[in-house]
Parts: sequence; structure tokens; C-alpha cells
Amino acid sequence: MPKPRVIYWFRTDLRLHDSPALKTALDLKPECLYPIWTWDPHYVYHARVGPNRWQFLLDCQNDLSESITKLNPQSKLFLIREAPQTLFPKLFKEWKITHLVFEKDTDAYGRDRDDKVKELAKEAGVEVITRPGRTLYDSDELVKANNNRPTMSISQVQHAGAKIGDIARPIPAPKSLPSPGTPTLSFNQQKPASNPDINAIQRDAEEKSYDALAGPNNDFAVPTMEELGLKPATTPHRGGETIGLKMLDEIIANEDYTATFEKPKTAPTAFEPQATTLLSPHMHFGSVSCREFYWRVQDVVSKYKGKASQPPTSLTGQLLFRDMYFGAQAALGYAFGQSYNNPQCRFIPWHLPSEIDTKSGLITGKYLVDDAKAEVFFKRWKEGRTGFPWIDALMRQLKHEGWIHHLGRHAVACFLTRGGCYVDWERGAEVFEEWLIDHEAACNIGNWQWLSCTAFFAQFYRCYSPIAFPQKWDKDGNFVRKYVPELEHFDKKYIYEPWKAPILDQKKWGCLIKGDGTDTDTDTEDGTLRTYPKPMLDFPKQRDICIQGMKNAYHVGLYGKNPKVLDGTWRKLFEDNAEGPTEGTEGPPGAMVEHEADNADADGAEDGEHAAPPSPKVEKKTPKKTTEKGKGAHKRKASQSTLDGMVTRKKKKD
Ligand SMILES: Cc1cc2nc3c(=O)[nH]c(=O)nc-3n(C[C@H](O)[C@H](O)[C@H](O)COP(=O)(O)OP(=O)(O)OC[C@H]3O[C@@H](n4cnc5c(N)ncnc54)[C@H](O)[C@@H]3O)c2cc1C
Repeated sequence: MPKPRVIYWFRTDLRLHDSPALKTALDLKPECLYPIWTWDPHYVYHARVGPNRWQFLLDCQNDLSESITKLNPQSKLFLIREAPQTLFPKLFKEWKITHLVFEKDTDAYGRDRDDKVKELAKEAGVEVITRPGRTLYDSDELVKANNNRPTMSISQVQHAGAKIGDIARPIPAPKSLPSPGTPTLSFNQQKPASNPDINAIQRDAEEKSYDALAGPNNDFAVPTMEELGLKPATTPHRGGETIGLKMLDEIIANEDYTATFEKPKTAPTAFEPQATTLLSPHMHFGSVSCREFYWRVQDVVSKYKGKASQPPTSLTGQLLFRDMYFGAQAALGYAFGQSYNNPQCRFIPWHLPSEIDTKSGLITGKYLVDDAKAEVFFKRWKEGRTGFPWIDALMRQLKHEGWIHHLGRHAVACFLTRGGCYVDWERGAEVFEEWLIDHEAACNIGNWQWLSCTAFFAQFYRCYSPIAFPQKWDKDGNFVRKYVPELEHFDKKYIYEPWKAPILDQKKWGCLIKGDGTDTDTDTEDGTLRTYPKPMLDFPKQRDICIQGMKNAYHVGLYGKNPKVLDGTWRKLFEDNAEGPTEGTEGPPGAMVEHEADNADADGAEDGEHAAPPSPKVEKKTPKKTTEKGKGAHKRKASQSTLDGMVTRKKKKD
């Protein structure tokens, strides 16, 4: 019986330790093992990825390749520059492959791609073996154990998990690897279309990563940032299994921190070092295994003499949240990533709604500017010039470093959506997709739905104040001073509300509060002063408009798969005012376009029951009539008591 000839396809698992799929490949006792990465144009041109995340990926790939070579000097990560859907049939033939092994991916695109590759393998007589390893539980098993429903709460994960059984212990990294066969590539490369390129804005030079199948030196090397034509990365956070495991070692060595970690008590204003582990990009790229993380924490907790924290606030609880979002995504597929056609996502008539492709029912990546003011809010939010130093500091940290603390993400997400601008959560999720080094579709989408109170969480009357909330953590405003250096010399009394500082003090502290932030770094008349923008909105007033809008939307009670949402008649249920429809009474949310979608066969979203949210205090009365057009919600008084929610506005005025 000839020995297997195996391709091991690295994707979401850029590591050697605790890889069930890699172990399976090695258990085949292959004659040769080709560790490969296919350079997929889907990610190069169609997924939003900024330079910082590209850099992290390249770091992980280079580190992995070196680790492979350490185990077998003849081997490395063979990076081949073609779409997997066209490359594999050629590779199967060329290298006489008998088995293809990889870690299971439950992302919507990942499933489509893998189904196609499995089909091609079958045609070529190649056996495909997949193993879960990206999450604590196999996400599909989790859904099954949750009565075939998306996991919409942590207790559902815990109950479903208990049915599945113990989370598997991690397996050690292999001590040796078989050699690959000769890596010839005697076939032609199918070059992808590079247009449209969603990442064109990330580049300052021509993108050349597809110039040759095995790279410019024909050595299967990992591409460089230069080959990708990308602007330089600015993040201090670097990737790779070696760095990731070292970070984990340091965390675990601090037993008190590990055993007593409580997420809500970690400061979003902490930097150098940050208050949480910062292992999320390693979780995303699989450079640290989530089971390794889980069990090393759990072992510390089990032996801890003091009072250890528990899920959901503990470190292991954080990993269960991660599994929860994967379980929701695994069940809903493409529909999970949008409000439209999503049975679990509440329908709110946000501003700047997504354009919908009527054929596929999917969002197209474009959006409708239904309100000029909302577009200004959105741009200023993204560019860190809202005039609220806390929000701007976070958005600038996000752009520069690709990571912000979880509660910082809460603050900016709440501000953009239900607690400030009333802009569609999908706009915010796209910005995070572009800039986060830890961007994980399941976690990003799920958390944006949580923060916008469209799914997972429903207490929309609890908003984050951009003033009182950071004050609780950082009275002196050191976080703001670092990321908004214009305000470096401001007295702490004004650090979160600089517009209130007397003009003489503004001059003394070297920065005038004026304009909209487009001239932040230009000197003023006398050549010595910097400027920082005035707040772009009246926060208490705008928050109340939002809360009223949310009350109305909750009262109407539509979800994304409701026929009224699908056919556009939802408009008749909302008043045409500040937070209601502004584009007439017909049509679905956003603009309708009719063209062939890339992924027309979207995963069928199921029409399951909604996980019961904590019941919001919604006024039981009908939404106001359009006769009140233009007045309604935003004219209501701010006094309605519980508005402050997460921040206590006892003495402070925001
Ligand atoms: C609007 C918004 C968008 C987000 N987008 C992402 C994203 O794209 N990718 C991502 O990994 N996380 C995302 N999160 C979740 C969370 O903010 C980050 O996982 C966390 O801040 C990462 O920092 P850490 O590694 O120090 O976390 P720690 O607190 O140290 O937690 C340990 C690990 O648990 C996981 N985790 C922690 N919190 C969450 C959570 N709420 N949801 C899912 N997993 C969690 C992460 O893998 C993390 O590395 C988002 C949160 C919000 C509010």
C-alpha cells in the first residue's frame, strides 16, 4: 500500500502547537507533507484589511515558516499565489496528492470556498480531512447542542457545551515533520482580477503579489508589504506563534492576574501595558490556540488558593463569549453579517443604511447617504475628530495600533449607533474590519449587534457618556493626552470637555477649540497654537433622540427577516422624522440594486425563535404619527430618568 502524500493547508491556524488538524495529517504517516498557504484574492481584494493586519498576518506566516524549517530543514510554509479554487486541482495532479487536511472554518465565505475545494478534491480522487480547532467547541456541534439554533447568550453556550462534554485538552507541537516532495509548479498561474480592489486605499504603490506563482524569487516566500503595495504598518503589536506563546507564558506566570481577572474591572484607559491580555489577534490568526489559552488559565484557576473569578467575567468566560459569536455565525451564515434578512437582528431604521442586492439578499458593501448630517458624524467619528476627546483618542488608537480595549470598543460603538449618531452598526463594523488587527468576522459582527442593541443585548437606555465614563477610569486624562496630543497640556478639569475651558486657558495650554478638526495640525494665526474641534453634537440632546428612536423601533418590533423589512413596507410603521425613514415610504432599507452578487447562494438563515432579551422599558404606546414630522422624538426632554445607564450622572453634567 503506497504511503499517503499529503497537503496540509494552513489558514486559520498559523501555529504548530495544539493543532488537531495537523496532528491528523501527521497520524497518516505520510510519505511527504507539503505545508502550504494559498494566497487567496478574496482577502487581497475583497475583504477590508488595513496595513496593520496585513503586517500581523505576514509576521505569523514568517514565524510559522521558520518553525517548520527548524523541525525539518527541507520544509517551510510554501506560499502559493493563486486562488485555492483554481490552484488545488493543479496541485493535486502535480504533486500526486492523496490527502488534503485542514482546520475547519465556519466563516460564511470559508464554508463556500471549502465546499468548492472538497468538490474538486473528490473529482481528483483526493481524500479531504478536516478537524475543528479554531474554537473551544466545534461551532456546528455547539449549534446542534443548542437545538439547532444560533447561540445568542453565554448561558446557551454553557448549556450546549455541557451537552457536548469537556473542552479537549491541547495537544503538543510535533517534534518532527516529514519532508515535502519536490515542490515543482509546472502549470500556469491563473491570475485573479485585481479590480475592484477594496483595499486600494491601503496602498501607496502597485500591488504585485500575483506576479509569479511562487513569488519573485521562486522560493515560495511570504510576500512583503512592498509587494502588496501597502502603506507601512504603524502598530507596535507584532504577530507570530513565538511572540504569542511568550505573551501567554507571561500572563500565566502572573497567577493572581490570571485567576482573578474580571473583565468589567479592567481599565479601557490603560496603555503600556493595556489591562487585558491582547491575545485577540493571536486568537484570530490561530498563532495561539484558544484551547491552549483556556486550559492554561483553567489550570491556574483550579490550583488558586484565593477566590478565583468565574465566567462570564473571567478569562475563560471571555473565550466562551468568543465561542458564542462563532456559534451564532455558524448557524446564520452570511445573514449574520447584516440586519437585512437576519432573523436574530432587530430592525432599526438607522441612518446610512447598507445597499442591498435584491437578488442575493446580501449587503453590497456600499451604503446610502440618507442624511447629510449623519454622514458628517460618521466621517468625523472614523477620523477621530468628533470633538469628544475620549472618542477621538480611541479612534486614533484604533487606526494607529489596530487594537483598543473592549470597553473602549463599547464606547465608540455605542456613540456611533444608539447613543449618539444613530448611524447603522454595519458602518462601524466595516471600519473595525478595516483597522482591527484582531478582526474576526463573528466577534466583530456579534459585538456590534450587541452594542447597537440589535441582538444579544437590549438595554438601549443604558448609554456610555463620552465624559463621565472615561472619568471613572482616568481622572487625569492620560489616555487622551497620549492619543490626542493637541490637548496634552489641558488641565484635567477640562480634558474630557475642552470646549468648556476659558479661551485664555486654551491659549495658555497651546490649543484652541474651534472648527471641525480638518485643520487640527495647522498652526493658527500667530503660528504657535494648535486646534482641536468643537464637539460635533450636543451629546445629551442627541442621546435622547437616539433613545426615543430606539424605543419606537423596539415598539414596532421588527427583525431583519420580517416580510415588512424585506419588502420595504416597514417605512409605513415609522414616522418620517429625525430617526425615522427619510427616503419616502417604499423600498427596503438602503438602496436596492439589482446585479449578480458574488455569493448568490447565501447560507439560508433560519427562522428560529429569538433568544429572549432582558425586557427593555419600552413605553407601551403607538409610535407618533407623521403629522408630528420633524418635531417628535428629538423634542422630548432628557429628563427621563434612566437615560444615563452605564454612567451615573449624579453630579456631573455631560
Ligand atoms: C464593537 C466591538 C467589536 C469587536 N470586534 C472584535 C473582533 O473583530 N475580534 C475580536 O477578537 N474581538 C472583538 N471584540 C471583542 C473584544 O473587544 C476583543 O476580543 C478584546 O478586546 C480583545 O482584547 P484582549 O485579547 O486583551 O481580550 P481579553 O479580555 O484578554 O480576552 C481574552 C480573549 O477572549 C476573547 N474575547 C474577549 N472578549 C470578547 C468578546 N466580547 N467577544 C468575543 N471574544 C472575546 C478574545 O479572543 C480575547 O483575546 C469586539 C468588541 C466590540 C465591543
